Amino acid sequence: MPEFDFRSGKRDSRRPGRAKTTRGRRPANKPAADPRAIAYDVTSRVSTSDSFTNLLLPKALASAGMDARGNAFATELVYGTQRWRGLLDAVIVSAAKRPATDIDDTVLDVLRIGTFQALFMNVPDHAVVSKSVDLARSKAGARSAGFVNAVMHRVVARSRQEWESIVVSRIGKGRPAERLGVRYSHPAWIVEELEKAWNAAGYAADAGSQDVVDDPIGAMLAADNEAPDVTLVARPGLVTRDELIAQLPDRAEHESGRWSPYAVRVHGVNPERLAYVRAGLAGVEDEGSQLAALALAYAPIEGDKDSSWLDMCAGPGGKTALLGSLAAQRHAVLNANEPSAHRARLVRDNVRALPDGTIGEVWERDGRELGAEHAGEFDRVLVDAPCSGLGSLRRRPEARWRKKPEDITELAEIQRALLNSALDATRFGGTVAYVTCSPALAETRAIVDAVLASRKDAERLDAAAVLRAVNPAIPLPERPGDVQLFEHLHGTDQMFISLIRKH
Ligand SMILES: C[S@@+](CC[C@H](N)C(=O)[O-])C[C@H]1O[C@@H](n2cnc3c(N)ncnc32)[C@H](O)[C@@H]1O
Repeated sequence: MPEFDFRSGKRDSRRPGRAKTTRGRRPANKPAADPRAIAYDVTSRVSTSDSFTNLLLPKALASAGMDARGNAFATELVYGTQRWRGLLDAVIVSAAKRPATDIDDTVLDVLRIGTFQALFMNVPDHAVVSKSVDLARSKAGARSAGFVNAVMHRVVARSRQEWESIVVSRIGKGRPAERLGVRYSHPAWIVEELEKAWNAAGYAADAGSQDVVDDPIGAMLAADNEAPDVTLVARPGLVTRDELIAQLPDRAEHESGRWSPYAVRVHGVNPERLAYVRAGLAGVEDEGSQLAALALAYAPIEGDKDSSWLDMCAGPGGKTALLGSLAAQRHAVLNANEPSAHRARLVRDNVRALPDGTIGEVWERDGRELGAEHAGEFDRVLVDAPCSGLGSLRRRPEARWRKKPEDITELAEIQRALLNSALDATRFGGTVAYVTCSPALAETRAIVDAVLASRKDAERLDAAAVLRAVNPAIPLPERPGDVQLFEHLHGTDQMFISLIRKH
């Protein structure tokens, strides 16, 4: 069976018999899978159910048995179509001259996949149109073909830049969040939340690259549309960064992390294949998460005792493992807590390589109860609170379309209660780190402000100064206090880090 040529959309008869699967040869009697059809199937399931792209796609690719090019094409198509759905839909509505709600769901997904190829991928126009029509016929029936043909012909007639200006100019100048939302494919309410977080974060007007300085919100939204690097952590005392780098495959591109002394950024490497990762001496961990763990480990505490640490919301245990390796170097014991049994198992697995005695207990409790039960016991406590996850949209391409404004307020009560419980569990002079993977003010600063206003035994520390001491090159706010990391400034997930001392 000839191999599939995704650029022309035809079987390539010049290369017979080269259709290898990633796990071996495709059976001779099985036709080559069409990456567009795979992309459609995954996109449509993600659109119509709660499924996640990163779980569905690998399974779909494994059963399709395409070659590496087919897999790469389908992957780019699926992730790109999810990320850029907002802009794609605006273009489709304009080209179809009817609202998206008047277009059948199946046809809309076919048009999204076609429009992404037309505007973002190097696929010839004729292939985009004809393959979209074929896909429409096979998924939505012959009657949809004429409509898809007409819409796709209009879409390919203009460049992405032309379409961007057309669809943005249709939104009034008085609605800037909506205009940015269409241009960068984000819901307008998320644009507003991110903008408020940036304005409150306290960075100097000249922080970052020229792109960031000229247009911080545009740069921030654009960063959400980029696939993140894979970042590894070489857990201190277990393996060095050089040893980890030496284990990377010969041609693997890599660089030392920008901010954390334990980070290595890698490209084209499957971390699960690295022996140090399999053995738990290293792990996959974004640099923002590494900095959150380091902020707690290096926060000032009063008094000599520094032997008892707690990770209150630990699952799946990435920060637990880094904190644990730092605790081991100081002969401190780290207890962890995670109420979900499955995630608690992941915590135990993540810390398996730490020296005996480093991890005290892994409790499966509601963290809100630990403050009363372990009052004044711990020197350092991490609250990596459950949150909306608005700070890691780049990792889950469908997430921005599923989230709702109430997601950033509905956890406020539990976030406040967890922080209060953590402070109760901390000894006088000890320090709590309140961390979220969201920059939304309602679940970051507002939580810390509310808790500090409600008790007399806690004060905000200068988290920026602590991180400056970890690495003076980290861009940090000009004013003392909490640190909000940003993808477009730091290349990390958008972690919020506040340090609070009990006194
Ligand atoms: C942001 S995640 C923590 C990520 C983790 N620290 C890491 O780095 O791998 C938040 C965790 O809080 C847990 N959680 C939810 N409600 C909780 C509660 N009442 N008490 C303690 N943990 C809770 C969730 O199950 C989830 O695993």
